[in-house]
Amino acid sequence: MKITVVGAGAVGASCAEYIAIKDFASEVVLLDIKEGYAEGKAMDLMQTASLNGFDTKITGTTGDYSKTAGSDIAVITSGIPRKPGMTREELIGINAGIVKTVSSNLIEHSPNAIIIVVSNPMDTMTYLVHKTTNLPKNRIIGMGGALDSARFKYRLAEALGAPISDVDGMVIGGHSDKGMVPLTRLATRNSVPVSEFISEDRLEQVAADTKVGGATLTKLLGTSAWYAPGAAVSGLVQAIACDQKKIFPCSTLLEGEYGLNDLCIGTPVVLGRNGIEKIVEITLSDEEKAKLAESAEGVKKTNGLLEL
Ligand SMILES: NC(=O)C1=CN([C@@H]2O[C@H](COP(=O)(O)OP(=O)(O)OC[C@H]3O[C@@H](n4cnc5c(N)ncnc54)[C@H](O)[C@@H]3O)[C@@H](O)[C@H]2O)C=CC1
Ligand SMILES: O=C([O-])CC(=O)C(=O)O
Repeated sequence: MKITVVGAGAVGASCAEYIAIKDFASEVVLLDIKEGYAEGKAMDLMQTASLNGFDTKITGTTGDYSKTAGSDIAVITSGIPRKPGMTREELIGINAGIVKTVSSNLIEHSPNAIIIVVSNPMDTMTYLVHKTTNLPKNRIIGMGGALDSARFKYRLAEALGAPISDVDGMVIGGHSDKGMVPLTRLATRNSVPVSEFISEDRLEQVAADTKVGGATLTKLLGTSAWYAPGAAVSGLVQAIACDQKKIFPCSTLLEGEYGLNDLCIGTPVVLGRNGIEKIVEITLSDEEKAKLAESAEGVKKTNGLLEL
């Protein structure tokens, strides 16, 4: 299993590290445009192999896509991250051009690859890859919901005073400060609805904190987060590589599902060796449906800024 990660920055390197530590891939290629950067990150990571006990071979290249040839999965993390006070949507001007070029180069050398889009604004970048490549929709996956759900579980565990392993929950909708839809109604502690343990007001606070999870970290760090994003991408990559058939919320092209069309937005999907093997349509309450529709409007507005 060969995996390419484009962008050897904070998220790309973290993602490569988690993939290697989980030890399910034979090869990870890091590619960046900054001279020597990907080679350096790859060498540094390889020097953790004997310490962390993995056999995945990590190599780096400065812009040479021939080194990525024959990749089974390719992750796009190239592009600029936001600074405190910015929205993800403000990154579109620079990142759209980068994502378009990178996806085209990737496909030229790895025509069968499954593409995972991470660069922000992620839902719109995922849509851009759909619009500018001829790949079938199961092979273009946007990563956002897996990360947002991990943050939701962190906040739920905090509110419940429970271990995170006891908590389950999912965030659907757009990967944006306003557009995320944390499904508090369906969140559970060891299969018991969380509303049995905490008040509606506290749950609303959990949802609000989840939605600004990325902005909160950006304010603290001066740039956006990388550990949880890298771990979330590695989870998606592993589900595909190991044909796990796990459900993750991912940004996917909708064609009527949830009453939505012609956009990529986060919904639960089954991930396996063919990428998105099924879009799972769960029954939403009227309130959740309205929130998802509003989120979709926001994503469409950002999509409208693309020069297609
Ligand atoms: N979807 C999600 O949940 C998340 C998305 N992100 C997004 O991921 C992106 C990367 O974030 P970081 O890794 O923190 O940024 P970073 O600045 O640390 O790394 C980005 C890397 O991309 C490289 N790059 C730029 N143009 C390139 C090109 N044309 N080809 C190859 N490499 C190129 C840069 O040289 C840099 O090393 C940002 O757009 C950020 O907003 C970050 C976290 C979570
Ligand atoms: O907040 C950001 O800009 C980066 C990101 O998407 C996240 O960490 O959720």
